[in-house]
Amino acid sequence: MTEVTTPADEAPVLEVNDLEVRFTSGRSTVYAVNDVSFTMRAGETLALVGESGSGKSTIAKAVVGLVEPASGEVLLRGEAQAGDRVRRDRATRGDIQMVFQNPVGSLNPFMTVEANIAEPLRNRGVAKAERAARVRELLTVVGLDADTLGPRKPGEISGGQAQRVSIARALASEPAVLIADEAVSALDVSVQATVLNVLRRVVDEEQVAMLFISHDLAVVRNVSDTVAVLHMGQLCEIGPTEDILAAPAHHYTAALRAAVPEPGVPLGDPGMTDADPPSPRIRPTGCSFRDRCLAATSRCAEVLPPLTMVGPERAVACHHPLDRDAVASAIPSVTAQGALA
Ligand SMILES: Nc1ncnc2c1ncn2[C@@H]1O[C@H](COP(=O)(O)OP(=O)(O)OP(=O)(O)O)[C@@H](O)[C@H]1O
Repeated sequence: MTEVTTPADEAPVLEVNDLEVRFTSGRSTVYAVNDVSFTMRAGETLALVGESGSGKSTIAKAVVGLVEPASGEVLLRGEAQAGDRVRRDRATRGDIQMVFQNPVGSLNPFMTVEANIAEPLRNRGVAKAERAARVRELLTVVGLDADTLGPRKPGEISGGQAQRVSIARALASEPAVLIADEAVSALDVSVQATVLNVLRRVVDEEQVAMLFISHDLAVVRNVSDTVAVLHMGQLCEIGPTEDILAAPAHHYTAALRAAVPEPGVPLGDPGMTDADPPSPRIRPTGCSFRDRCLAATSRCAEVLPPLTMVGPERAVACHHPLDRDAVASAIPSVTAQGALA
């Protein structure tokens, strides 16, 4: 399949190649992730976007080793992460860290903020004096005051502060890859912006590769370099965030894009039928979006559209991709250069 890589020259930190994940119980199988590939480099953020059930969290779980792929591979710094799960978990425990939707729930409520952040340092054998200094440093990285917040318990700080503590705790392991799974979805919009800023800074300063999972294309705009759009476990479209938001090539991306609020611009036509997505229990044939797509033809039901390059860094899996110029001119907030207003 077509390999889309980001422009930097360095070797990828994480490669996901032809990943397939299924959940089987009895005679029923859920086809959760179908032939998904992407590459991530240090200091870059890739956003996985799609509705509930599109397979985003399952990809994250396959990357950290919590689910075993049916086929395909996950490479961390070029090394396969397959095989013995226990061994793999141990090898990647520090290298890949996750930040979840519910920050308070992912911290130990009985330990202070400082102790929560210090725990992974202690597990890595960092000496006590050094630990204290590093905890202060990490709190500063996420923009929190060590003196006032360090001694508090997670229940005594706000949701946004707790999420920043979770990020600091994740960074304590010096991960190569940070997975943020709906990490700002539960926060107020004003707090979301602060946490997104922290994440952006962390990616840049600590040079981690961030896999940012969100159902919301509007959130992704502010944080990711690359967007990968998923529909029912299939990769619809992947490429630079700005280009994709300015002119989606896949009809599903265009539908998600139409729902992104723009100041002073009414929401666009949803651009898709109101048919339900297909059952994830049926082995996919053709394009998974076809029943919801206004441009679908019989070919879309018969032949799975291959992921095909449509620009130097862009690929789309669609037999009838949108004309990029036409889409750009149809979105009023997009300037002639394709930059978002
Ligand atoms: N442990 C499991 N057993 C059976 N099916 C599962 C399991 N985990 C996920 N699924 C199914 O796999 C598909 C993908 O789910 P996944 O949670 O990865 O989607 P998602 O895009 O992350 O959705 P959400 O935003 O709701 O978390 C769904 O059909 C889901 O019901």
